[in-house]
Amino acid sequence: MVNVASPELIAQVIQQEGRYPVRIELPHWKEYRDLRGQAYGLHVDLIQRNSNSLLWFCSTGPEWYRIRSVLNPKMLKLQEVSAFAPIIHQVVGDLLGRVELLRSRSQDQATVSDLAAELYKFGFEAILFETRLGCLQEEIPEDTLRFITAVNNMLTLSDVVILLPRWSRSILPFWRRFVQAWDDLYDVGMSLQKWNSNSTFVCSGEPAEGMYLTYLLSSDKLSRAEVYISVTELMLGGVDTKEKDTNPESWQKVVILITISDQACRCGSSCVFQAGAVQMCGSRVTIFHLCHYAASHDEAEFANAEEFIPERWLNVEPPKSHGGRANPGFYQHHPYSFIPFGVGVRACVGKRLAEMEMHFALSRLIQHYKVESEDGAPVVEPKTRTLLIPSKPINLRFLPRT
Ligand code: HEM
Repeated sequence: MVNVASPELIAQVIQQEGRYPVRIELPHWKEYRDLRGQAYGLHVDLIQRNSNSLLWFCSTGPEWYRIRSVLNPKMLKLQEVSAFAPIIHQVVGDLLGRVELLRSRSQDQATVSDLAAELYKFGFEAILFETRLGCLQEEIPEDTLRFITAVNNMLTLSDVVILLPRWSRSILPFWRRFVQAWDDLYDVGMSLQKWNSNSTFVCSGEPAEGMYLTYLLSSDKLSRAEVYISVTELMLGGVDTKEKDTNPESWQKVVILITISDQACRCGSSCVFQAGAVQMCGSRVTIFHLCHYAASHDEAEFANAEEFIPERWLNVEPPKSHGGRANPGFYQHHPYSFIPFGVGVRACVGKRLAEMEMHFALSRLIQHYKVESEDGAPVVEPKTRTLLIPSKPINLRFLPRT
């Protein structure tokens, strides 16, 4: 495994990915899907060894591409995604209502505890309505909570299960719990999809087009099983990433990808191995671990990287307090030093939706409230739970703007 933490090298790795970029195998996810006879979907890459165990290859590149090519037009085209705006706007309205309720119930009438937990719910509701599996008027708290608990459990256990030998499964409880978490995810996903698999359904007496799900179901490129797993995966993506909003600097997912080292070694004098002085030419497969968190906290790229300076993203002159004219490169950074959604054909399929959700939620929250951390709030470090998450609950005070 090669940890790649400089933006130049990250760019080199990504730029040689080719038509079917491969991500690290999730053998335990795949094993669950085999156990239950489910389709693989986008997340599970099937990496196989040939008989002499030396050459690995991804046999599912075209399969992955087939699913992506059905999802992409609805998920990544700006014009299509903007159709979700009114729905997101309404779900953000619910989020604001929830924040108001929680703060008014708190001891100091201002604090919302564990904001990440609330953003999980927001993320889940948003993706439900985007796929039109829910009606805004209908409350589905039980399913929401069951799904969110299952996401938490599945991702936490995922880190454990992969390290344990198979023989331990009947003795230790982890594999059973992991399977249970996936069962819950799939159950909730399936029950919502079955409930709404007709092309029209009724929201508060009004028939509504089952926009996204109908689109997927009517596509002859995907089997019913692939539609179910794809929507469940989108729901999973919609929930497990929203916690990134809770820190102004944003938590980032670590991107892991696999590439064949031979290919990289032959790529010329500036190949990632030589440039990084990593001698890996003897081995056939290299796992490149793109250290996005490290790259995006690198002082060489971002002056005062640990500070929350939102203006750094604007194309304006930096304030004197942050370097001013004395440091004209302040806002310049390498394009690959901040890639929270990944880059290229395998980049996050939900990025446009996520950006719109974050944009709407943040702008409306900030219009209504001044947001402060609690007095004596601890420093919150990132922690790995398949993705990076905050190590402690983040409690924030929401003070109404007058
Ligand atoms: C702040 C929010 C989000 C962040 C930072 C994020 C980040 C990422 C990253 C880094 C990847 C891997 C890209 C790569 O391997 O090159 C990814 C993949 C993916 N994301 Fe997101 N994501 C977010 C929200 C979402 C949402 C809302 C959805 C669903 C609507 C979603 C669905 C997916 C799926 C299905 C993949 C796998 C794509 C594939 O392998 O083809 N994500 N995401």
